[in-house]
Amino acid sequence: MSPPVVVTVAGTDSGGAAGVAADLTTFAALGVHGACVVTAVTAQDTTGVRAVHPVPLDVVAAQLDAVLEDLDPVAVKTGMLGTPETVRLVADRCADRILVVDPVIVATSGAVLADDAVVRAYRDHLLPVATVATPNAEEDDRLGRDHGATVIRTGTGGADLLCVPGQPPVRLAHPRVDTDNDHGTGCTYAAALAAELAHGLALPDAARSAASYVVGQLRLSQRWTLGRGRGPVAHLHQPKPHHEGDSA
Ligand SMILES: Nc1ncnc2c1ncn2[C@@H]1O[C@H](COP(=O)(O)OP(=O)(O)OP(=O)(O)O)[C@@H](O)[C@H]1O
Ligand SMILES: Cc1ncc(CO)c(N)n1
Repeated sequence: MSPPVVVTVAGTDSGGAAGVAADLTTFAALGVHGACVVTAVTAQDTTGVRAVHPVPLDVVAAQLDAVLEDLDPVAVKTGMLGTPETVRLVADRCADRILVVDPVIVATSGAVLADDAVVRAYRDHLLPVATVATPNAEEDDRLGRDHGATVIRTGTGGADLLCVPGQPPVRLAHPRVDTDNDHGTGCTYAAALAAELAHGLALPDAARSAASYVVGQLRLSQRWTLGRGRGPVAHLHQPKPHHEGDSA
């Protein structure tokens, strides 16, 4: 049987921690076929973002149309979209699919990846058609809740908060990993959530499974010493016999 198809609409991270790299490896790990629509190229490493190059809107639209028309993805996951026009494009094209919106506004390093116009476009166009959004606390506060979407407010203290409009919030607790290697956790979490929803899990179960996946990956990379800043969360890392001599 063929795997479900999930497409990520996101930016690249040259350091290989966040964005498209995190999404595609997470999709592969969780048994869905991953397609990718690149919205921006970032010059980025573990210490920060040096430059952002948005992909022209018509090129983003051409990638998205190709994937939607040929592969018919059951779910769409958005990461860094970069411009208000790209936010609107995704809202217009993807409203009828499972739509996981990770509103990327600030990177783990503190770099600003979306301006006020992008934030407004999220509020006015994309969040109202999202299945679920996964802002961190800062992004959630920036976006407010007038958009009406179901939100999982992610936290780094070992719990996330599932907020369905009109219902009391549900605390989703999970173990906390003490680590500096957390670059890419937000992308990995939202990609895992999209994969689990694509497999047919209901939202709270998909959210628990996604958090448990991230915790497992954070444990794998807990003692890595890659880069000089906040190192990458592990993607698909399984020690192979011929790599046993690698430093831990
Ligand atoms: N140290 C940690 N231990 C356990 N879980 C963590 C830790 N840090 C983050 N998480 C979990 O990872 C998921 C993503 O949350 P996080 O707050 O890192 O997203 P984010 O701020 O959007 O990340 P990014 O800016 O890297 O995209 C959540 O489920 C959160 O609880
Ligand atoms: C490309 C990209 N997407 C998302 C994030 C969020 O951490 C990042 N740092 N870079």
